[in-house]
Amino acid sequence: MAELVFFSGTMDCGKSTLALQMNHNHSARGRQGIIFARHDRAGASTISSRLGLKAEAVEVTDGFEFQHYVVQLLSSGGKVDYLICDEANFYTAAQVDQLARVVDELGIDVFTFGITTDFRTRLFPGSQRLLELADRVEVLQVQALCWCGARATHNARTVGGVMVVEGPQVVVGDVAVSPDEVGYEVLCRRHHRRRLTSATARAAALSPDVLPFEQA
Ligand SMILES: Nc1ncnc2c1ncn2[C@@H]1O[C@H](COP(=O)(O)OP(=O)(O)O)[C@@H](O)[C@H]1O
Ligand SMILES: Cc1cn([C@H]2C[C@H](O)[C@@H](COP(=O)(O)O)O2)c(=O)[nH]c1=O
Repeated sequence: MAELVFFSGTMDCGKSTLALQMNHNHSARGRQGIIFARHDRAGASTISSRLGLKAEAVEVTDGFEFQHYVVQLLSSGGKVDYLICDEANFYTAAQVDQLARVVDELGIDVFTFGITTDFRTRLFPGSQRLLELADRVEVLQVQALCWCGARATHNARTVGGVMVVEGPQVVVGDVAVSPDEVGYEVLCRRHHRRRLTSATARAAALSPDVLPFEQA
């Protein structure tokens, strides 16, 4: 039976790598798939992983209709066994509904990949709908780590290494950027709540405030 699966995790936990690996394994067995992406860091119509893998993808825009796209392909004689949908957090709720219909009405497997929450710990609309509709939600096995060594569960947005909590939900970016750029850092919940990034933790450790008092 076809399935709608949501592979979820923080940024930088290997989602796009897994998406490309799954595409490779399925196509190696003669299955026909289509890759979709939205706002990939490497540019439009691309899926890219930090391990260097990259592939062409169909860019999902706001008005894009999955069911319509797949039905058109099938009616012109194409074969579609599965869809790989990366950066699915950026899809609209309506597009996730369309993906569920592709599974149920067309019997096509849909594998989606994305982060669940934004820099303010709020669900992205696409991720919320996937959590509501998916047959399975899979948390990736490779754990991204907070600077303290604990499992990273949340995504922080940083400016100059300092965590920010204001701004638009969508700002395409990466982890490990230069200090003057807007970037992201994955943190454990404890440090996300305290807004303690690796840079601010390092600065606090070096600050004279935290040195012991000299006894009189
Ligand atoms: N130089 C490297 N050597 C080994 N693994 C790496 C290297 N750079 C990145 N990775 C792996 O790639 C993962 C990020 O993969 P990616 O698919 O780009 O993540 P996501 O799509 O979840 O943001 C990292 O968690 C790490 O495991
Ligand atoms: C937390 C958060 C992230 N983003 C952006 C930043 C990246 O471009 C993508 C996530 O990509 P990845 O392959 O999972 O690393 O999402 C955003 O726009 N808003 C946010 O709050």
